[in-house]
Amino acid sequence: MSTAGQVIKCKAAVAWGPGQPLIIEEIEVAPPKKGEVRVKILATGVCHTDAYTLSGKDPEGEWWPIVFGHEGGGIVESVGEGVTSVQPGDHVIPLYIPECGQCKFCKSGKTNLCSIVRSTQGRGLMPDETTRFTCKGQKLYHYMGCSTFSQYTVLSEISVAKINPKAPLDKVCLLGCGITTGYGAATKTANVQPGSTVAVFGCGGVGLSVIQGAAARKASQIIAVDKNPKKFEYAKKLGATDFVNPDDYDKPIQQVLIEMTDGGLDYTFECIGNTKLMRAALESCHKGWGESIIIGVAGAGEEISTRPFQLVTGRVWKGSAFGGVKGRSELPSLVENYLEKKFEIDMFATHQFKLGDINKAFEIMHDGDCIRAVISFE
Ligand SMILES: NC(=O)c1ccc[n+]([C@@H]2O[C@H](COP(=O)([O-])OP(=O)(O)OC[C@H]3O[C@@H](n4cnc5c(N)ncnc54)[C@H](O)[C@@H]3O)[C@@H](O)[C@H]2O)c1
Ligand SMILES: N[C@@H](CCC(=O)N[C@@H](CSCO)C(=O)NCC(=O)O)C(=O)O
Repeated sequence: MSTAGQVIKCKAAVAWGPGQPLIIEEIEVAPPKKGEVRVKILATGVCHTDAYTLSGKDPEGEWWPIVFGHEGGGIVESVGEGVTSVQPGDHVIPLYIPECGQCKFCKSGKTNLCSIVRSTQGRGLMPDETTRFTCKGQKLYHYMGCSTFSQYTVLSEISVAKINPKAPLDKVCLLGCGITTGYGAATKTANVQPGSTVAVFGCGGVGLSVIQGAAARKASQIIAVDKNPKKFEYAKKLGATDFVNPDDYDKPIQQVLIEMTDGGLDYTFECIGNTKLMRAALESCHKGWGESIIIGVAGAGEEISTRPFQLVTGRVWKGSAFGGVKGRSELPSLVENYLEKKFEIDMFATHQFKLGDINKAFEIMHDGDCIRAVISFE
């Protein structure tokens, strides 16, 4: 029987307040309004950014109770008025950076940061300033326009990428954030050139994906930097050539890397969210041309600094959100590359849990053994 137009009752992991464990609740999900779609989520990754906002460190994360999750895969259940680009049954990946194709940002050709829905999304609301979730008579906020820790969620039409239904959603859901972010940061934001040298600070899901991107671009030297040596096995499989544990040295890591690379690297990437390492990554760059890309998310109130002379002498500091990737137009081809075995995803999905064990997924993520935990709903 069709559920279109009806309120759906389903399970979701609800965060009632900062620092509290998620509680599995029965929630109500309203039908999609004009320009919106309701999606049945089949799988979702758990990202460090979910944990970061849950911890209370996100300056934008003041909206409680909330349904987290932004690395999901699902099937369109119903669509609201005026929706033409997807229909019930389509397989989709939710996008925390939408792509309207019409706004100043989308038309610029310079960025993936679509401006439509961003202001309400940053306040946990749908574009009409309301939410589609309730629990025990209370409204629940949305997270990053996605809220994939729910069996059903509502998104803007421009916040879903339609993908090949042959792709396993419990794997390609990871393209909703970490893997695309790292790969895109290397191949789009930095546009790593063949024969160049690269250092990647932090070899979690994001850093490993930078390595995959740098290897695809035929970088000649890819240095994996991590305090956890277990990450080096994954880094090697994805194409890293050198491995550096900062704890093995009694000098600053930038000095170690500069000495290893005849004066510094062509590209460095910070994939941790540590402002001291953002500085170290910049200062590891080669004088005159080295570029450092910040990907890691730092806590509220934290700031970056360096001697301005580092920039005066030609190093470039950049940032990257979702790897500079335009989700609706570019994610489908990453899915095809995965299906054609040209692109690695499976290795990243190291742990699997059911929704009821989602707090274990958060715990294991902090252990350091996990690249990505994938939650399934069935
Ligand atoms: N900009 C974006 O669009 C975007 C997207 C996704 C994630 N992120 C952010 O990227 C960062 C990385 O995400 P992730 O999922 O890969 O995280 P992760 O925790 O899995 O990986 C971080 C890695 O850094 C290592 N590390 C920690 N401290 C270190 C230190 N002092 N020296 C060396 N290594 C150290 C850890 O051992 C780990 O392997 C997070 O801050 C996340 O919030 C940003
Ligand atoms: N809201 C925080 C920053 C959080 C942040 O940097 N988010 C990244 C995505 S992390 C995905 O796991 C991002 O790209 N944001 C772009 C956007 O949200 O438009 C803060 O206010 O500091």
